Amino acid sequence: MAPPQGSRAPLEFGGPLGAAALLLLLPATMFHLLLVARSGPARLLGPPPYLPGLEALWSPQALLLWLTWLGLQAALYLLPARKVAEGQELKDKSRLCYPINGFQALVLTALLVGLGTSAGLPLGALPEMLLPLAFSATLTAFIFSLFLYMKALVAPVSALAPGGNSGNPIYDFFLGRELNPRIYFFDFKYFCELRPGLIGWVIINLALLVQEAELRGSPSLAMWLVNGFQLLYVGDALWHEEAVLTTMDITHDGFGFMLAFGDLAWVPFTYSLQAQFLLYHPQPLGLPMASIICLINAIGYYVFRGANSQKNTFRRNPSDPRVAGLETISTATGRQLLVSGWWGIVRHPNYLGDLIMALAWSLPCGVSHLLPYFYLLYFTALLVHREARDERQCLQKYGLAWHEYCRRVPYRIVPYVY
Ligand SMILES: NC(=O)C1=CN([C@@H]2O[C@H](COP(=O)(O)OP(=O)(O)OC[C@H]3O[C@@H](n4cnc5c(N)ncnc54)[C@H](OP(=O)(O)O)[C@@H]3O)[C@@H](O)[C@H]2O)C=CC1
Ligand SMILES: CC(C)CCC[C@@H](C)[C@H]1CC=C2C3=C(CC[C@@]21C)[C@@]1(C)CC[C@H](O)C[C@@H]1CC3
Repeated sequence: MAPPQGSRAPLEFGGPLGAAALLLLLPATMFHLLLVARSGPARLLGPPPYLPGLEALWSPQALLLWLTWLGLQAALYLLPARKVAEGQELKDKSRLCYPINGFQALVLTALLVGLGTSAGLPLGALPEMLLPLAFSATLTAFIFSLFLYMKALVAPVSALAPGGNSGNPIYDFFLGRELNPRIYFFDFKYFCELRPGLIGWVIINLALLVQEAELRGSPSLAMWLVNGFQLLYVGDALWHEEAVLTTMDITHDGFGFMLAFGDLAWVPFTYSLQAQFLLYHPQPLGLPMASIICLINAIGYYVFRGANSQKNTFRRNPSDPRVAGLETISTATGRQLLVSGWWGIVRHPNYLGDLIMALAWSLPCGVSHLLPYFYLLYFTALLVHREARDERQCLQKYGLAWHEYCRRVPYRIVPYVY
């Protein structure tokens, strides 16, 4: 098949070989983490404690529960929204519309889960099902990505993403061919990025907290902190849902296995690793240390939210009094770049805040194991890679003005370090 466009787009993720390796490595890593979290030694770098047979992975009940979950989130997506936002301008100069009702979906899910548990739904039994649920999510991600790949075969050329159309089926399956695959108003990528995985993550955390309470009489302070911090993060993402419309995942990347698996399986089952670890490896945590950890999370959140809000406000309305006094650089595109405020400290202050929060999520798990720090390590690698991709795109968009910005703000994520 001749690549219809983007044949000159540089191959990412190590090209077809890298994509093939990641297709196997990502699910393998997720299952390794799930198995290790519940094993006694919880050694991140050792072999898995055992290799689960198909009977431990495959469960029709888990598949049914998973599909019901996806159905519920899809139904909540279709409910009337408080606002319908327009996305970025597309190649054909049109803009797509997106419902802004993610926070509403979170609240309604919480209400339904609350009602369900008071009616006898055994939420504390969920942790026992994590392995087959993760298997069902992985299976769904593979099948769904295949559907997306086929759907792109009949999509108009203008609907294809800049990357992901190399002509190599494995690479294109991994990266994703179509930019915004939808059926009528239902946008698959936007739906998956924020709903089933992110909300699923906090429900899994909550189930782990409930099971800890059932096992030990009450949830530990460490479990409360991890649940609270991550709920704040997910609530914040859904409250500021509109901001996701300007991320490279929505504006640049195709929707393929990487994002489908990332959104549906990787986020709920590996981002909940700290809570999983705590259930099987209780950690003592005193009030003084808990206060320090809360402070670290608060600082991280302050930087993350401050930086994201400053850029979003500036992009929406540069004359807004909150950002009008900031120094800027003009670019040939007519857009401006901030060079003071948060974006004058480093070129990705929001990543810095996100990383500080990631540290705060691991610290309640103590320092005896590396496993709870997996998220911090993976996330550092993800953000360093993402930052490099974003720089390439910004250099392409802004040319000389971007060089000037880099000269004025030399550090990428951590001041005086990187
Ligand atoms: N938990 C997780 O797994 C993940 C979390 N995240 C988080 O999601 C959030 C969004 O991240 P992401 O989409 O990567 O990128 P950003 O929100 O950092 O957006 C990057 C874009 O911002 C604009 N920009 C860059 N510099 C400036 C400047 N000086 N002034 C004005 N605009 C500028 C450019 O776009 P333009 O000029 O076109 O507006 C650039 O492409 C972050 O907080 C990140 O930490 C991201 C990935 C994974
Ligand atoms: C499976 C791979 C290793 C990579 C998968 C990457 C995805 C998990 C992430 C790509 C961009 C993401 C964003 C978020 C969650 C993780 C994924 C989907 C947020 C929604 C997290 C909350 C923030 O406030 C906004 C983020 C946007 C990008």
